[in-house]
Amino acid sequence: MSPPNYYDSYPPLFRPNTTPLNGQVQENPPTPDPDPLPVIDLERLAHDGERQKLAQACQDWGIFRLVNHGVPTTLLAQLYGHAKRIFSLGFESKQTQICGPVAYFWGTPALNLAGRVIEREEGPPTSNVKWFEGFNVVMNKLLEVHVDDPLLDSFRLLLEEYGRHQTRLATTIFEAMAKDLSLDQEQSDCYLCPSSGSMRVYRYLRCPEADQVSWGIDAHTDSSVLSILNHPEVGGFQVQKDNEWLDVEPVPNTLVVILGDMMQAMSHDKYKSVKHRVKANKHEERISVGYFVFPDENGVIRSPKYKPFTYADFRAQVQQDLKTIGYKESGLHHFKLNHTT
Ligand SMILES: O=C(O)CCC(=O)C(=O)O
Ligand SMILES: [Fe+2]
Repeated sequence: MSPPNYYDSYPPLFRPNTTPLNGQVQENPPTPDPDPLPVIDLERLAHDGERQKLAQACQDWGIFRLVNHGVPTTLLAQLYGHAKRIFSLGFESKQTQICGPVAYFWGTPALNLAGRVIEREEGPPTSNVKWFEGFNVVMNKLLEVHVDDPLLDSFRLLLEEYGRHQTRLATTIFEAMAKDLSLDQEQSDCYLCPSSGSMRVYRYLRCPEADQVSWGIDAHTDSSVLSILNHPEVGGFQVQKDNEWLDVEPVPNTLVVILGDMMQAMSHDKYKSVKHRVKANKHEERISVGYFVFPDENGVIRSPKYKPFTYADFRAQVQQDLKTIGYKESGLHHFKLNHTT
């Protein structure tokens, strides 16, 4: 199943000239200190005290750890086991065999709705390539297809099951936020659209130039309402807090919930869409799974801080930025009232 040379599974641009490591890790980095991220207990979210904690975390941090989330550890183990096996297939097979609702991509996180890379107007990037590959997963299409390859087909079913848990979590967390923000039912229904959910499974590749390249993924905010990240083994994820970057280390049995740009706009800037990034790593590969949920495409987001806009308007703007300037930090400034540029 694995290619004969371990690095044949890497996109050719990222293959080292040196002897392959055959999957072995060279050195272990030192064990980091625990970080101060707020922790929210999903099972207690019906209680006022926990909801207040959640509201505070959304205002002060825009990110928190989630415990007692109810995603079975066996499901996570199977999902990661399958992801590792599929990532270790030869690069060419990944490019040709993985398509449909699970699409293969590498080198850039800038993808369109169908999971295809958004090319810059001036042509494909040469110097700004990111050291990762991944699968973009359109969740509501996962059950419509059958894949002949048994490994890919069981990966599809695991993603579907994992995705259902993520939808449950996002809906429960959003309900608690909506209560804190006094959103009415009509707003809540259009501000969180569970069928918009998508997932990304990333493998950050060993990067021999990690000292110079630095970022597996550049600093950005997510366009989503909520994103839920699982990175069980290898650190490298950082968030910005009070203009400083903090390491967010993997903690067993926890998920990391990130507030996106849409959540910030819906909360009239009371909540924060948090900036985050991933460091490149010389020694270890890092696998992560992100789930992203968005508002209804055409529902209007209204706030005294912003011009009325739909998520479709926002996405078009972000895609335009990606084509012209090549990156997205946050697209919200385009819609902000009293915006002068
Ligand atoms: O892989 C990660 O840990 C983060 C990925 C991320 O920030 C994103 O896909 O927006
Ligand atoms: Fe992100």
